[in-house]
This record gives sequence, structure tokens and C-alpha cells, in this order.
Amino acid sequence: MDRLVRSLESAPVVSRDGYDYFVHPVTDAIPAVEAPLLREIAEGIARVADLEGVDRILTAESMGIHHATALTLETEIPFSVARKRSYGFETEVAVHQETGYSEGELYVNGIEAGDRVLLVDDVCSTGGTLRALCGALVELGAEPTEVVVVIRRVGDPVDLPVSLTSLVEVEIRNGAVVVNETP
Ligand SMILES: O=P(O)(O)OC[C@H]1O[C@H](OP(=O)(O)OP(=O)(O)O)[C@H](O)[C@@H]1O
Ligand SMILES: Nc1nc2[nH]cnc2c(=O)[nH]1
Repeated sequence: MDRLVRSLESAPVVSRDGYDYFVHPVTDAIPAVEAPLLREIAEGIARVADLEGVDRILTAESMGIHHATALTLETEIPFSVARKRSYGFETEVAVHQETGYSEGELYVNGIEAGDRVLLVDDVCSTGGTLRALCGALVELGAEPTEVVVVIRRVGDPVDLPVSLTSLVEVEIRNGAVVVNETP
């Protein structure tokens, strides 16, 4: 995870209503997302995730999408996106998403009862987004298998019904990103 670690160490931190928010290609596409980093991440997720029997990858709009795309290209497992807009389908499940700086609804479509679903996202901080998605899967009769994120922001305890793995962990200390590579 050399590229990921090096690039995170120089990520700027801005305030979003008092929340120290780091800005990075993985989480914001700022500066640009380059192919070697994207590839390193997709290979890293495929290595740490248990892909046996997984039918679908699920991510949240918007900044999980490029990681889910790369992972699908790496594994051939199709992905779905929980969107921030409703399509109004009868089978749609809406869940409330709360992060450290925002809240809204996420709408899950295209997952079937019995599907085994790997959840993937760019970052997990409070865990509010991934907890909401796990709830949507259970409501649909699908099975969340595990959560794998690129970056885990340590600090907030997260409460998820399945295991959470990250490629790296970060902390924000004195306005700067401090990175710990996970084994
Ligand atoms: O662990 P949490 O506190 O839930 O935070 C993590 C979520 O925050 C970001 O999404 P955001 O809703 O900001 O939307 P974006 O992907 O469009 O930036 C990020 O992409 C994760 O989905
Ligand atoms: N880019 C970015 N996305 C986040 N999602 C939750 N926390 C963060 C953060 O600090 N930075």
C-alpha cells in the first residue's frame, strides 16, 4: 500500500462545520485519481476480502463508485450502487444515512433476497453509511458478508453487524493526517 500511504501523508485537512475532513484522491478525486493507485487499491481489497460465494459488491454513491468499479474489473463480481436519489421502484429500500458532517437518504435497488453481498467504500468514519447499507440488505433478505474499506478513520467506535477491514487506518492529529498501515 505504498502509494496509498505516501499520498495520504500529504492530504490536506479542511473543516466541514467543525469536522476535520481530509481531502484525497481516494475519497474526493482531488487531486486526480491515477491508475496505479486505483489498481493498488482494487488488488488490495481483492486480497483481504473473502470473495468465496459473493454474488454482488455494494457501495454508496458517490465516492465508493470508482473503487467498486475497479474491484469488479479485478474480480468479475458485479457491483450495485446505493444512490442518493429514489427511483420509486416497489422493491426499492430507503435507509437513513448519517455521517460526521451530513445526513440524507440512500436508496438501494437491484439486490435480491438471498444475495451474498460484500460492502465496499472509500472510507469508514462513524460507520453511519455502512450501518445503513447493512440494514437495507437485511431488509431485502440479502446477506451482508463483510465490509471492506480503503481507509478507516479511527476515533469513533463503529457498530456494524459484520466485520470491518481496511487497507489503512488514519487519524487526524493537529490538523494533519497520520497513517497506520493495517497488516
Ligand atoms: O463512516 P461515515 O461517517 O458514514 O462516513 C463515510 C461516508 O462519507 C462519505 O460519503 P458522503 O456521504 O460524504 O458522500 P460522497 O461519497 O458523495 O462524498 C464516504 O464516501 C462514505 O460513504
Ligand atoms: N474525504 C473524506 N471523506 C470522509 N467521509 C467521512 N470522513 C471523511 C473525511 O474525513 N474525508
